[in-house]
Amino acid sequence: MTSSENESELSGPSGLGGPGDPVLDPVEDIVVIGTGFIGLPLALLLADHGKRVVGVDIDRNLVREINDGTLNVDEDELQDLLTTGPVERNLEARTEPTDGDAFVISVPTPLTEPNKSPDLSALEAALESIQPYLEPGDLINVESTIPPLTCEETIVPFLEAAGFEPGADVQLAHSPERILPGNVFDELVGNDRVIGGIDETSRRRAASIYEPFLEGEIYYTDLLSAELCKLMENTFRDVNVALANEFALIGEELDIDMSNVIELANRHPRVDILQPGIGVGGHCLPIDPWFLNEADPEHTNLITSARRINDKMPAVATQKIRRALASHADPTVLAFGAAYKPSVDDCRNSPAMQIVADLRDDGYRVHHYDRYVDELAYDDLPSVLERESPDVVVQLVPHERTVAALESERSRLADAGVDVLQFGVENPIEP
Ligand SMILES: NC(=O)c1ccc[n+]([C@@H]2O[C@H](COP(=O)([O-])OP(=O)(O)OC[C@H]3O[C@@H](n4cnc5c(N)ncnc54)[C@H](O)[C@@H]3O)[C@@H](O)[C@H]2O)c1
Ligand SMILES: CC(=O)N[C@@H]1[C@@H](OP(=O)(O)OP(=O)(O)OC[C@H]2O[C@@H](n3ccc(=O)[nH]c3=O)[C@H](O)[C@@H]2O)O[C@H](CO)[C@@H](O)[C@@H]1O
Repeated sequence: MTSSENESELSGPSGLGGPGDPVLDPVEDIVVIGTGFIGLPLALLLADHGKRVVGVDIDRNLVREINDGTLNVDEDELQDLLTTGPVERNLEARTEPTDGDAFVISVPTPLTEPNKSPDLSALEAALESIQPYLEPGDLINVESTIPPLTCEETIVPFLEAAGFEPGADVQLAHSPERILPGNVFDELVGNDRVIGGIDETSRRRAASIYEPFLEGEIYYTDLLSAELCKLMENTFRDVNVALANEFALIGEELDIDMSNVIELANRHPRVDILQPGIGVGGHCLPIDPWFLNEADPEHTNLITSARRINDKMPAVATQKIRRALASHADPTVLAFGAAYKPSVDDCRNSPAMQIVADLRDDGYRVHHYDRYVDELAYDDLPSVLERESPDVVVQLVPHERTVAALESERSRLADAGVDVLQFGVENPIEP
């Protein structure tokens, strides 16, 4: 936004209406629909700050875990929050919605495969589920990442069909979540927040959800700009990773290790090349750029090329591993790393998982471990080496402790004739 008219909107909220103003009363009873990776941290923070929160999820086990205070989460701060007095008093988890001042929607918005179209079925189901509880004066605030025009073309018509006039009697906002997996708590509190609204009241009331804990600034805009903003952030990241990966592929052709060259290029004051790796995984980057492609197939050539480059990187890594395995007869492979990046337990769209699956499809015997992933966890790396006696060790995800443990075994492995191949991108926020 560069116009002075828009710049005036780029400021923190200037306060809510007075106590007698029913429209601008801050929200106190908040219903969070979808208490997964995104919804739960918000629900916990709000409850900790004295809001009455109902977390709704169709996953009964998750609902039970939240109510029992026995969650299995990777973020220490959030685990700690779950059992604080205010959270125990103010947060209740349920499988069905209930009445509230505000409904925050944080359900999945994946792609349908193989055509890469947005799948809004969970969003639509969430809207259906809150309809019986919606009353004039309530706010719907969508945190899920959504394709451009979803508010205008899906949510507004839904509300109208339910007998509401969005903006006039039910408020509608979109405040996309931007937290970085692995650093959820700090980013939820510290990141700036973009709030798009159908009108000023919707924006201000949505802001009142975050104000109790937010240390970042709030920037107000319209619904479409908020939708696009989130998609452009992740597309920017994805395209930049693809550029780094393409540089790495050029390096292979020219037989030179590009990491040193990238480091040198980054000495330029206006160059900041990211790290090449085994591909781009996770719940967001492999998905969100396709939402832009769906909205405008004609003008997303760079974006879709980048996606395809990143998608082929696991196969490139697999090919390198195959070459190393070719010098061993009937090799045993020990692979460390399954998560989509260091410091997290999330294996969604994980390049490491794809590599292991492809090697197993080839017929290789692959033992797979990841210290963060429950079903693949191990106690200590030397005992795993002892137990599996591999011919080749492949580090697919550089979790800091895995890298350190492998380093201290390096000379012993070399003496035993074990090849060690290391892949993956370090995480700058690794604790
Ligand atoms: N994971 C991330 O890093 C991240 C970051 C920013 C934004 N987002 C976006 O946030 C949204 C949620 O992602 P997530 O990672 O929290 O997903 P998630 O799968 O971890 O959590 C979503 C939860 O919603 C529940 N759910 C599904 N349908 C429901 C319904 N109709 N009613 C109630 N609950 C329902 C699921 O059971 C699940 O527990 C997505 O749009 C995603 O793109 C994710
Ligand atoms: C714009 C932005 O920052 N958005 C973040 C992003 O979070 P993320 O965890 O998905 O992002 P990354 O850490 O970038 O990892 C993604 C994959 O890219 C690989 N990678 C990374 C850097 C690199 O130099 N080379 C690489 O190869 C890495 O290994 C991994 O597989 O989306 C969330 C959801 O919307 C956002 O909320 C969150 O703000």
